[in-house]
Amino acid sequence: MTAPLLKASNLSVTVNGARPLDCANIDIAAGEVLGILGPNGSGKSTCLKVLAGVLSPASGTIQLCGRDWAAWQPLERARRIAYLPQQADIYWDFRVDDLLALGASRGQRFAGWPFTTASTGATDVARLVQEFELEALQRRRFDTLSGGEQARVLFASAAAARPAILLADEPTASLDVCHQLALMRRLRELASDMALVLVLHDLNLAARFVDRVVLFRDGRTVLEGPTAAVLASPEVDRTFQVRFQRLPMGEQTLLMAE
Ligand SMILES: Nc1ncnc2c1ncn2[C@@H]1O[C@H](COP(=O)(O)OP(=O)(O)OP(=O)(O)O)[C@@H](O)[C@H]1O
Repeated sequence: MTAPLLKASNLSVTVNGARPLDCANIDIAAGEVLGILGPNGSGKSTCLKVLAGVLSPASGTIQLCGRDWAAWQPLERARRIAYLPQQADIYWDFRVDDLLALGASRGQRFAGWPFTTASTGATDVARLVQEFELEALQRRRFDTLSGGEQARVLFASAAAARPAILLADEPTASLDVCHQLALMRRLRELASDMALVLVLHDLNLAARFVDRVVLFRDGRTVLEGPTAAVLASPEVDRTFQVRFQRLPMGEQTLLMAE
């Protein structure tokens, strides 16, 4: 089995007297798409913030590429991990192509990054525009875009850095069904050279596109394993406090809440 790129054990977080994360375990291997599922308030975003280095855990250990978290310079860690939060505010007057160039420039400092110019060139941005199907938006100011358009641009900007690990918190939340599918297909392609950790609420998108799932409840990881096995478990019904019907559909099983 491939050694994990990132391995977090027994993570706990305390904020303002609350304990949003209480003994969470998560590991991610190269080339893997990992889904984090769980009800509202179960600690998914908090876990992602810890893995992104935005929050410090009160206890627990994290290893990145086999090295202890504390042994990494924060900047070196940040260059390997891109984080797309649930809500991202852009306060400056950026255009879409500026944001793509910014995202790509983060990755240029990596050894092995395919861009070789000192700054991101127009060709590189053009390639990103094409890759993420942003032709219609590329010269628009970010603050004039719709919520779903903004989400697509922010995702492309995070992925443009070609990090070793991309953490994305509900990347499909504001997308219509067509763009949800396009994004998930793109994510699968990106997994050929990066690991992806996605917080998702749509269990059927997880069933279709995610390799492995970690199920959160009350700040803890209650179940982990291959997606089909986790979604087949009655623990999912207990966790969401819903009874699911499981309907075979081709090679997949769809979950429908009763
Ligand atoms: N800074 C904070 N102060 C107090 N409570 C917090 C803080 N941050 C998070 N919490 C609480 O911790 C719990 C977990 O929050 P978190 O955002 O991780 O949940 P989540 O699983 O991502 O939820 P959702 O699906 O609604 O996005 C919630 O009950 C939240 O209210």
